[in-house]
Amino acid sequence: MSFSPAEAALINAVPGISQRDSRELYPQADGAGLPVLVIENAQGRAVVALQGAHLMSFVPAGGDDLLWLSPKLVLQAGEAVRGGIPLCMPWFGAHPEHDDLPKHGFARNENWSVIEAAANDDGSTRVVLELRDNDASRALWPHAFVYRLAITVGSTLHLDLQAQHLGQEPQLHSFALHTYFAVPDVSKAVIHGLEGTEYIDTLPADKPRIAQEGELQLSGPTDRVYLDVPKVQTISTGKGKIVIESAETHCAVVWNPWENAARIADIGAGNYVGYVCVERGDMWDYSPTLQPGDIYHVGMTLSAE
Ligand SMILES: O=P(O)(O)OC[C@H]1O[C@@H](O)[C@H](O)[C@@H](O)[C@@H]1O
Repeated sequence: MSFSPAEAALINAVPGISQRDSRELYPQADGAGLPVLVIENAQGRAVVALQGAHLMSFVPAGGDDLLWLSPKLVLQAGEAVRGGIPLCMPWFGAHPEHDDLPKHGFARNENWSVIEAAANDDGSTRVVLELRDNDASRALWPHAFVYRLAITVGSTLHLDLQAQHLGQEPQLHSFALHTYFAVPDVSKAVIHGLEGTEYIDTLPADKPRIAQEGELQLSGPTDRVYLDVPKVQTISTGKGKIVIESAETHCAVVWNPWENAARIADIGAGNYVGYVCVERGDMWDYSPTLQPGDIYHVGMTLSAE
């Protein structure tokens, strides 16, 4: 799969956007590679794979990459990319009824299309990608939909996700912008903005609900769904500060498998140290049921301070 002539025309009309093969940018990755877009202007630079509308890198001008990509990266059609920002939809985690369906939905494994590209007056660059139901999606999940992700690259990275349910019946959904943030050492990173909120600890079988006391610093395998969280979280990485802002989403998943990463082939032993996932979205208690025609519409902005 590559860029269509219509996509190429949209991309080529905007300075600073280029179509590339991931093998040029990530020669160390395993796999046959994926088509990617590089979006670059004076304020920042991002890399997006068409598969999954998957942000793989965001570097504000003069700064470091906010996103982590696994040193054991595999870039292969149909396989989820380990790192960056996978979009988990139309369900997060295991499917609520059919555990044979792919974890975290199918949107991250499918090719999205470029439908808009523009240079904004403020110097930022906007690209919109779209995924519609197709034979492969309907084989897994027999519902019509149109998903759009608008990506604005400037001194901040802004994502605007719209998911319209076009099926005939109300349908339960869940969503996550599953961001892997790059940190020098996860055990030293401090997450603010979850203090006092309730979380579900999804590791024990009984999934206890616990109130978060104070800021969060991970010290072992962690997989938690924080509920009803404030708009902003920050990560003091040890090198700087990352700000995550999402007014519309209700939840934040914090995940790092710690030494269990040795059992995840595309992370590998020891590599868990380089990232922490803080995933804004709507799942568990906040899983939305969309009526026919409803649009789930959320935004998230990432910046460095
Ligand atoms: O390996 P995957 O499918 O990308 O999932 C990674 C992790 O994603 C997190 O969002 C989940 O809370 C974890 O339970 C899961 O292990």
